[in-house]
Amino acid sequence: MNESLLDIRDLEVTYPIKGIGKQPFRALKGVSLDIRPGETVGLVGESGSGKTTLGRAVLGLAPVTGGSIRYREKEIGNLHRRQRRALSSEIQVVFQDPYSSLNPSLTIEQILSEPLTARGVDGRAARARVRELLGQVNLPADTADRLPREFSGGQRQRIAIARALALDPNLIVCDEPVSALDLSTQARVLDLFIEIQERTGVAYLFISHDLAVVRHISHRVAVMYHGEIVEYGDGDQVTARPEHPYTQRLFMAAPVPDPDRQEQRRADRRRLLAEQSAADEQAGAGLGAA
Ligand SMILES: Nc1ncnc2c1ncn2[C@@H]1O[C@H](COP(=O)(O)OP(=O)(O)OP(=O)(O)O)[C@@H](O)[C@H]1O
Repeated sequence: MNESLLDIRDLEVTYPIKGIGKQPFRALKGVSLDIRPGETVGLVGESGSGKTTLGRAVLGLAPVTGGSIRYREKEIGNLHRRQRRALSSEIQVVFQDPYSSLNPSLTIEQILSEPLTARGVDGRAARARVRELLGQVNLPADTADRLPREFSGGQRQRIAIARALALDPNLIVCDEPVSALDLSTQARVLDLFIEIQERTGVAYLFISHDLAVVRHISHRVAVMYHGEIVEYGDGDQVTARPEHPYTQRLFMAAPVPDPDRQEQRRADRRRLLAEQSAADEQAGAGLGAA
């Protein structure tokens, strides 16, 4: 059973450009892409190709001018603010810059409990959940009493991931979440994303300009070029045997870190996804019989 969690069809985003005689800018031109539950779709492409715009459209932050974005079969492309807020427990985001994404004047406890208390979780349950979230991102419980400035970039990104996980979302838009980190920290944070996915079944739309990162984490890869998706498919297929000339150029120069380990990882994740689909199918059959 490969039902989509997110189904984007013929999406258009056009930015209005201020100034007399200025033409609006068509940043996305008929983009189609789907994400299944528990899957990572990597989105690559050069600077300005429209990756962030696509992520922002999914988050309700870009002017959708055509096409559709369906989440669990419900249109979410142009929701009102209140309807959009209701979706925040389902779709979350981790941004690139761990230095500006956390409010510097709040403790980590306050940052992580904010989304919980906004949903009516009482103080005691929120405190317990904060400890649980810190454990999930491998940070000690005493992290809760401290301020963001006391943490490194990698630790701040773990805190941002914990905040995204607070409401148990089904999908996280990750916009270049490791590109501000040094290489060894990148690897640890990427592994954390994978571990969390295996444990919770969350799906990622994982935006990155870094092909090695996208290869490492994605089940499927979409390649953007001038506001269009020029190639989309199985991660191994797209990265090892790209068909579009732009993708071939893009991938030609990129290094492949430890391919055996990569392959093992992908095989493990494919198996997990297959098991999960089989379990879902069984649950569906059970419901049908009830
Ligand atoms: N608010 C805006 N108003 C007008 N044009 C915009 C706006 N935001 C983005 N653009 C334009 O849309 C195009 C796509 O931008 P976007 O940020 O989505 O690309 P990207 O692939 O994420 O690039 P990068 O990797 O550099 O972040 C660019 O030409 C950009 O200048």
